[in-house]
Amino acid sequence: MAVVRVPGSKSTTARSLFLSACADGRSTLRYPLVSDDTEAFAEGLGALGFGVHRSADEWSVDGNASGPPAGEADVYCRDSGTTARFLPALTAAGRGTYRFDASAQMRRRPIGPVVEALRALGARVRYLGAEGHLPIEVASDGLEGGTVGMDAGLSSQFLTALLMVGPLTRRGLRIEITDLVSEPYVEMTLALMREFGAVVRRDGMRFDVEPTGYRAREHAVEPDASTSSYFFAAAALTGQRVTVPGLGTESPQGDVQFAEVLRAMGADVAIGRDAVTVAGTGRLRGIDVNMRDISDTMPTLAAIAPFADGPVRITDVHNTRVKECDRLDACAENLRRLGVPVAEGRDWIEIAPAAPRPAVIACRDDHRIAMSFSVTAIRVPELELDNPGCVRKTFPEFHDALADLRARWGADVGDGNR
Ligand SMILES: O=C(O)C1=C[C@@H](OP(=O)(O)O)[C@@H](O)[C@H](O)C1
Ligand SMILES: C=C(OP(=O)(O)O)C(=O)O
Repeated sequence: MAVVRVPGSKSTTARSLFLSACADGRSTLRYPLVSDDTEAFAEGLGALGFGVHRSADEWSVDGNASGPPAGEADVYCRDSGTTARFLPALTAAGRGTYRFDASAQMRRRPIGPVVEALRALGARVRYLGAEGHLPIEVASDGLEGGTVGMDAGLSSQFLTALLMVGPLTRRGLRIEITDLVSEPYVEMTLALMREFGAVVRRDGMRFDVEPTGYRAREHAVEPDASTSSYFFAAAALTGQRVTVPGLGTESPQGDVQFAEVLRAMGADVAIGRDAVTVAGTGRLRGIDVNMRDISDTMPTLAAIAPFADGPVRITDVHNTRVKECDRLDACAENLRRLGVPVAEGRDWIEIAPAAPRPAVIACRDDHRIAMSFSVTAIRVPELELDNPGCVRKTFPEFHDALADLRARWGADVGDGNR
């Protein structure tokens, strides 16, 4: 049986780093994700004056309940959405002046709702470039708290940032939201906040956070479910079997549900307590699927869609247009390069069955485009990526891991579904 050891969840690593930094002592993360995004997060905390100690399988953080130890700092967020949305909120809970900047790619992505909410709570936040985007400067004397509204319809990370700062306010925080995407990530946030001692209640679109601060913890990071999607898709595509241990029914990661999408398309899927197994059956059916909750796996599905026996229609994924690239557009462009008929609208894409021809994939410096079309390449061996190295954002060893799995499956995977 092919078992793949998938590296740690980016999302729980980033949250655990944030919560550890705000806790009342030293916290330890076991098996954190080590990649460009989480290094940006850890280095950001270091720039803010927190003690971050890193060895291969364990990171620890010396928390400071009253905010960043440094009174002034410059933080470079690289390409990382979690760093760019979460850390400005953390600094608003402290006392000092902090500047945030990022790569050109991250500068293009929105942060406006976080800035507006922090301003409403009394932080002085200035745009140093374009309105609604990094770079920004945050100046604060701590946050009083109170009630604040937010639209999290473009990114749940705006809400996560604000929720996590709630326990650090003087009076507590009520957040009323008007829209929300990627909802499972918010449930993950609530679960981790509670694990670090926070008291937070959700009533539909309203969240109440008590001003408790956080307690230091030891947290074991589980494997990344979005990363696992490439191996699950590869198994479904080739008629092979793969097991990812460490993920299962108890996982706070919504992207585990990608396995259910593959089940609906005809794969044999077992989601146990401690492992997820996907076995291809030699058949992939077309599907019409709403991926609003699990949109990081939209490119994974788009990349295997041409091999289904009917159209694959993916809906309600408008927010994928403001990720590392415009992912709906990137998927459509690359599928067309492969000769696959595609239709695309504001928040949907439909892909027709086809026999893809070789082409160069334009990764647009997006790790998920690179990893997704690497799965397509199992069936289109001459397919090339223009920038294979961009996988470093979440999984620097991805190409070796996929090659290793293919070697264990044997030589016949190129034939795939019949
Ligand atoms: O909170 C998080 O850790 C994440 C939330 C999601 O973003 P959006 O809420 O912007 O969809 C997801 O795409 C991203 O990879 C990680
Ligand atoms: C959207 C993603 O990342 P970020 O955390 O930068 O938003 C992603 O990993 O697909």
